[in-house]
Amino acid sequence: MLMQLHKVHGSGNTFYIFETNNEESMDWSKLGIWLCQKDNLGGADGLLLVAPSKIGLAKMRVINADGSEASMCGNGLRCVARYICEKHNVSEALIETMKAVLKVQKEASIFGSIPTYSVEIAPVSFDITSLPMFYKNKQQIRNELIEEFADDISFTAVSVPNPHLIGIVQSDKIINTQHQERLSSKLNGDNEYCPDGVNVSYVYPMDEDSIYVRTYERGVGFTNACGTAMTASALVSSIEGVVSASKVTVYNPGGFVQCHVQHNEEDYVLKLIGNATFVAELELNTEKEWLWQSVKETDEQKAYESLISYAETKTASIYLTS
Ligand SMILES: N[C@@H](CCC[C@H](N)C(=O)O)C(=O)O
Repeated sequence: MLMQLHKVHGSGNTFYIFETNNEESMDWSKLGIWLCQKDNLGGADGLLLVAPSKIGLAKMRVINADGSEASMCGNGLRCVARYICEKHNVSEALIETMKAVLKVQKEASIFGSIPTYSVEIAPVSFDITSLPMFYKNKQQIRNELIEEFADDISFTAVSVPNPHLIGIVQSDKIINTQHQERLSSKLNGDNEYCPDGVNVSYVYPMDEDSIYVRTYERGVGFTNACGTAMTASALVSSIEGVVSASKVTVYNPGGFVQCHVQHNEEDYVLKLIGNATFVAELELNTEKEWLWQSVKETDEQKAYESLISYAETKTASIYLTS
């Protein structure tokens, strides 16, 4: 069989898109692990399956690099939004995900002529059992020091609906990646707090309408960007008064996105806006062992690189310790 795939990225968070009419036709976990290996065309963060839906224009399923399945992926949904909108020649659509049917929309470009899409991020819950997470019989963890995790970082646990632990980092403009890696490895291994693992983000406040976010993704590891994490970080930053604007620019190691955040008591309206870049079209021959039959790069990545250099200039004063 010859499979047609697209290699895409949202903010440097890289995926393969594959459309199927038969969700039972293959072991997607095995395919996801194979596609995401670093020595296979540079690897990727996940596989996005596009399948028919009875309640939306399409369904998106998210397979992480380790083969586990995630309930949602913000950067991935922007890429699937573009794929579906271009296929059906529409500028907005509803796409079914594991836990919600979400609105997606073509938007004016965030930078130059880069194709840009917005996606709704929902549902939001601060009830820690929704992650699931367990800590001292608490129902919520909101901007709290947790002595078992760190002595100088305040954490919030939130599901959107995939699970996130968001830490606001204040000290000396440093995001300590070693500390983040140690904590993330602990919470994504056999542990008493997050039995299904968790996406861990450290947030550095930049100014009244921008933050920098570095994410260690469940099932992946450190990633250039995680869309749901950036949106959850913008929400937490807004609730905690770290930013005052409702339109937050979120910088990350792969570029930047915009997150629109509205909250009123327990009512949250979140929108993630950013690039949906198609890097290559590929054919995979699965007849015997899996072999790439053809790989055709587009020229979209060149345009994206100008956005990265803009983002790098903006974040030059933030440094990461390894
Ligand atoms: N990269 C994603 C999130 C992917 C899923 C995540 N690793 C999980 O297991 O929850 C995004 O852009 O939101």
